[in-house]
Amino acid sequence: MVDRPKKPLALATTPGLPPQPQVNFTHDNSRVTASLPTGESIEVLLYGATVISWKNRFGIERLWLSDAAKLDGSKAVRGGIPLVFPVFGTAPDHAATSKLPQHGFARNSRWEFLGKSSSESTGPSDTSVKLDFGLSSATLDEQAKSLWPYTFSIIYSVTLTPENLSTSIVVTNDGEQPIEFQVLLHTYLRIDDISKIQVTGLEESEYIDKVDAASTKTQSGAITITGETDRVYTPAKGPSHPVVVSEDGEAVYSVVRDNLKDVVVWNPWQQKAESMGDFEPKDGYKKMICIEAGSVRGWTTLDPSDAFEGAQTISD
Ligand SMILES: O=P(O)(O)OC[C@H]1O[C@@H](O)[C@H](O)[C@@H](O)[C@@H]1O
Repeated sequence: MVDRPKKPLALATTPGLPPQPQVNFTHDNSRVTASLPTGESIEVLLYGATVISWKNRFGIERLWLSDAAKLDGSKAVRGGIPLVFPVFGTAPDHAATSKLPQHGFARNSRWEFLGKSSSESTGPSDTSVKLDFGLSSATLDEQAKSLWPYTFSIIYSVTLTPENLSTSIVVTNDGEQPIEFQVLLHTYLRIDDISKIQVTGLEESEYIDKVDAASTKTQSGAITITGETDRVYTPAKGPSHPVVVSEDGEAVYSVVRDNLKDVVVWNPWQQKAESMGDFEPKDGYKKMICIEAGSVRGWTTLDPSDAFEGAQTISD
């Protein structure tokens, strides 16, 4: 049993004004952090708008982050929640994205911090905070722009409440030609022991097995991980039906999607972890599972002036 933090739940008060929710917040040139009066916290790098930490009220980290992850903008972050956009993997046959690097440019771009908003309904025990980040064709670096010359803007919002973490993306086509894209919230969940994990909520769902010649299969029963796993599920049940990660029979995470039709389940296992220079410790694959909500089978078409919104909410 972990002790609750011994933090006083102090409220900022100004005579005549109702108490304000107290969110601790920092913002510098490279990252934004926020913590709630109840103790939960998040940390987001401007590089990739990558959420690199989500701690619960006991200070326990919920996301897996490699010890060798580059946090200096030299490489996409190995861990946390990298954002995959506008292509999942590589797409040599899709003219519009064929020149882009694996998983697109969003995770390798520097995002702007647009601001924070906090709210509470009944008191400090339900204070939440939302951090907004922006990337657009106006702020994208020249190299990415030359590979993907569309006019677009994205707002990515990271919302922390005492109960959960939500990340949502709104992509707007500001140009005059349709945009085709894929998007994925590549969440690395921290677990204790991969051999005790079961993933439910994807029963009877069709999936593409990327480690078996991209063959199409149907999931029977709960998913267990016993080797390299790289699957793109199209869940048989709707997005609000949670995908649940249980450890030793106890539910540890529940992921609910909004307008994101696919779920990737990924664990590199031993050999692939060995081959990744930024994956440390090498047996770290036992401590993580990626449950990635997205829209990656086929392409989402966005007509001029249209916007696409997709989100996930992870409860622990
Ligand atoms: O090494 P990267 O580019 O971060 O990708 C990690 C993994 O990301 C997953 O989403 C893909 O399904 C895998 O095929 C891929 O290996």
